[in-house]
Amino acid sequence: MAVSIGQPLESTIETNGTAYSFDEDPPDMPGLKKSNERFRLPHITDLFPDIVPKYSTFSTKSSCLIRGNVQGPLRAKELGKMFVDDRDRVLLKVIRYAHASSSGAECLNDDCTFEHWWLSRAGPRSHIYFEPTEVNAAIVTCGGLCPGLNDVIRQIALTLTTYGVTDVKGIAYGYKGFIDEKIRDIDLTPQSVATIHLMGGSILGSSRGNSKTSEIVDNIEKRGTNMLFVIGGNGSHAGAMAIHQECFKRKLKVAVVGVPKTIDNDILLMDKTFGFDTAVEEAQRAIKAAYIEAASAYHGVGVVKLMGRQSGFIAMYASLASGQVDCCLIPEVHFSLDGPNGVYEHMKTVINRKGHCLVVIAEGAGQDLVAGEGGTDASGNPILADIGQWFVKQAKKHFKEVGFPAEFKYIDPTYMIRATPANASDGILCSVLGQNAVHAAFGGYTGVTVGLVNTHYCLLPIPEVIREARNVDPDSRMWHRCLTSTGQPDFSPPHVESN
Ligand SMILES: Nc1ncnc2c1ncn2[C@@H]1O[C@H](COP(=O)(O)OP(=O)(O)O)[C@@H](O)[C@H]1O
Ligand SMILES: O=P(O)(O)OC[C@H]1O[C@](O)(COP(=O)(O)O)[C@@H](O)[C@@H]1O
Ligand SMILES: [Mg+2]
Repeated sequence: MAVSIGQPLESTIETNGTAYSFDEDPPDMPGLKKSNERFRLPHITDLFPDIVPKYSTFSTKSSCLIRGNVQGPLRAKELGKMFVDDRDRVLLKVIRYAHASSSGAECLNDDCTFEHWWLSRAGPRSHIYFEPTEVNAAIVTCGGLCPGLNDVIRQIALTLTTYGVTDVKGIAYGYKGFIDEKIRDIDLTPQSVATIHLMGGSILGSSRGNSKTSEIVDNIEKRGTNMLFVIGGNGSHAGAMAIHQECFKRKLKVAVVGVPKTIDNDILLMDKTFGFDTAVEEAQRAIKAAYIEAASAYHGVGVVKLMGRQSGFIAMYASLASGQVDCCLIPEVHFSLDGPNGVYEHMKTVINRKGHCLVVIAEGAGQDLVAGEGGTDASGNPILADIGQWFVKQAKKHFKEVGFPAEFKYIDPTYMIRATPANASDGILCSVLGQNAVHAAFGGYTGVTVGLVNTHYCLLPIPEVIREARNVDPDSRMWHRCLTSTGQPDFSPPHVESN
């Protein structure tokens, strides 16, 4: 039997994102059944089926906490549209490509049959699975810094308070803070977090490595933590998932919720992650300085290195935003320096035309050309060779050898960019993600993360967003737009047919 959407709030207590019971997809929601399988959200009731949720203590209509059962069915009408229904869905993809050869098309067949993928909507639920006074919440930030970390910490702490939680701890220095007894927790109160978003970095500190799941969960058990918020990238989310699974194995009622942090924007399925916009904006200062230096020198060449270990989103968007960049090099697109279609030739053409040239290079670009440092960092991420310095050295040498005068100015603003506070648009993103993380935990979800998908905030199962790193698609419209802006040719080495 198909269940229609739009039942009144008080009619049933729907949970777990799988609350539709049907033999076939509802007529207006093709693909719902397979979406519910692929994007199924783990829920506390998977482990404790007998938990009876209570009416939410969260309200935007009351300035004081709503306690106990006051907010019963009688008030449902009054509270009106304040809550998100567990069955609300957001479409993952919205473009119907006519053919697989359409720019950016990802298709299963030549006709590009449209696939409906429905995601669960994030937001406050009418029923909660934790008694706020019994919540012992912990927040941890892991991996590299990113603009907006403090905004997310702050908003998680404030939203927990809104529900009536009084015990909120910050775990210092990433997962290490769970394991190293010498590292002290940080009390998070509305007062202590009030102005932290005005600063860059993370007031909790961060780290790589040290993520032994069993030891972390031992510590979670010891402290009695029952809500854990992990603000981090793909590595941290893999850790969060492992913690969630271990908690389930030990039959612990713990909600583990992630908030994706990646300045590189390399998390799948999301429009963008927080800190990315700020990075693109902050990169403009370096690009502008490099442009002014280059334009003020005879045959000046400005080179700016930007972050992006495997994904060139910052370099691509920063180049596009600047409009002054003549050459953008990213990890996803191989390039050769020499030859008629090489980078050097393009630089010379630009210099001959304009008198100067501006190159933006992502840190992960051209790693096949430069002898790598090799090895991995404490988290297992590859340690990259410094492509920026290497590129400048090689280019200087080349221009000297061919007798083409050029004056190089190199800027590496990477850590300055990472340490800045979030801009206004990231500030909003951080706040909404932080709030939604708390709503997810109170709604009983665990092993999930929050993200902006097609401009709507969604809950996603963690494994779906960290299956692989999100990369710039060289066939995408955005990369083509970047190329249109820089005017650079296809630098790929010529394809050699093998016999
Ligand atoms: N596959 C994994 N399983 C469990 N923990 C992981 C995994 N990968 C990384 N981690 C841990 O997550 C934390 C952050 O990872 P890292 O890769 O440094 O940053 P990010 O989360 O930004 O990708 C580190 O403490 C690391 O040990
Ligand atoms: O110097 P660190 O801390 O290793 O950070 C460098 C790395 O951090 C990043 O900015 C982000 O990486 P993570 O998301 O894994 O933290 C990468 O672009 C860069 O390679
Ligand atoms: Mg990472």
